[in-house]
Amino acid sequence: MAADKTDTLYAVPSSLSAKVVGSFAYLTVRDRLPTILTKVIDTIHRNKNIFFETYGEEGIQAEKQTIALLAKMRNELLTDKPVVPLTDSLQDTESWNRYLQRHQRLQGDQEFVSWFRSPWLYVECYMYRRIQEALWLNPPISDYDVFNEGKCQSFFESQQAVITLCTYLEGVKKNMKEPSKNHQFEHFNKLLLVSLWGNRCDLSISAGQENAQKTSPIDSLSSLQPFILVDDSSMVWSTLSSTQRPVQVTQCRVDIVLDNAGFELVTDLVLADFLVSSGLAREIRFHGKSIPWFVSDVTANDFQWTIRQTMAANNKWMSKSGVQWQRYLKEGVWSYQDHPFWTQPHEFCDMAADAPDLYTTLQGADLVLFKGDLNYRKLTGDRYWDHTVGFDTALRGFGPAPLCSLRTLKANVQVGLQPGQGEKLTLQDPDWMTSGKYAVIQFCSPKSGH
Ligand SMILES: O=P(O)(O)OC[C@@]1(O)O[C@H](CO)[C@@H](O)[C@@H]1O
Ligand SMILES: [Mn+2]
Repeated sequence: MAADKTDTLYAVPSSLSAKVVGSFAYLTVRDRLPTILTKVIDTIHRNKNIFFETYGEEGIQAEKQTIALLAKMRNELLTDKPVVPLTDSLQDTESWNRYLQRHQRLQGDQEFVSWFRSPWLYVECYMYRRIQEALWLNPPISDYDVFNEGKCQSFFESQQAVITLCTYLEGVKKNMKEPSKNHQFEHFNKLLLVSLWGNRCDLSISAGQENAQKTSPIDSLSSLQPFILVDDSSMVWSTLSSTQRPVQVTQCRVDIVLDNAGFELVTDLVLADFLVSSGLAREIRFHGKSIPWFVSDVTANDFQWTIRQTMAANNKWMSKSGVQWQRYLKEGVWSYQDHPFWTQPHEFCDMAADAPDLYTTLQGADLVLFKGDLNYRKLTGDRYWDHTVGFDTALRGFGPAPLCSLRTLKANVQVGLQPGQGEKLTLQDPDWMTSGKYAVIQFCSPKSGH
């Protein structure tokens, strides 16, 4: 049962899964995941010569065995074989295998845990962890990032948009001397929206197809406003500005749980720079992924590479921004961490029990921004909630700090809508939950429950 702020009890609905033929989960497991896996195999095969040049015969052996493991997994997926325990010796292997046992208990011994019968959230996360296992079991290519090419391309294809954004940020910072409140809110709101819509640049929904930002991220904001289904930006602003004191004693710490590399990461870095230079925040903590994840999610390597690329840009405002970001990292105003929990399959309501250290870390934030769709699915447990169930209810007790999801909708789970809003959208635009056209800025504070 889950309770909302008025203590109404709700039965917790079942998890989205591919057992519903024709559902988005079904189409993802049947079509998109095999496509992504095939692209991973192709990428490894295409780099065979590099592995040979770098590692000699060992590299060739590793390439062949890795592909064999991935092809085996693809066959398991296509023929709905049982999900099997992990066999590598990574730090989270035990946790993954305990989670498999948990699902086996839930499903009872009549049914094995499988790709099409078990929760979509679990099997999709499991696929990415099995890709890591295949590489990990085959040194010397264990630390090869099979998604690196796509992430770099996404950054390079978005250059004009990045320059526009860094130029805008420079202009805002130049007038920061006399920060009038409504000017500050206006800039904050624009950069929050840019970070929100930056989430459309995600290579998992496009199954690896190039998905860069081609239009101006600032000019397109007003035309996108009607597609925001929940807009709690004013609550985010009051959470930030209520903790604001004169710049030198700002106490506010903002944690950003990152999503995609490439253009979306730049939008998050620009927002973070504004939060610090405007005096709204004293410290920013970025949370990324410890392994390559969902095709385009940010790893430590992507984070550092993006800042280095920005520093080295031949555009003045871009390189100035990159130098500032590197300085923030050096001074400790910004920091980056990648707890293994973010690349496990758990719903976030499990975090306090399964990753108490991470939960404690997040409790030190004044605001936690969760970027993207997968984080939203984990915040709400990827379940068949009615659209009008409150966000606080769907969080089922997860609330380390005031939090806000900045998400473009790419999976059929959405809560916190007005009565009739979901039905109206379905009539107007049947795939409103999965097209990436719509978005939410959805806030919840553990104190008020909203
Ligand atoms: O978290 P992100 O990058 O916004 O989106 C991740 C995603 O592309 O992958 C899953 C579908 O395969 C969905 O959660 C969503 O469509
Ligand atoms: Mn992602």
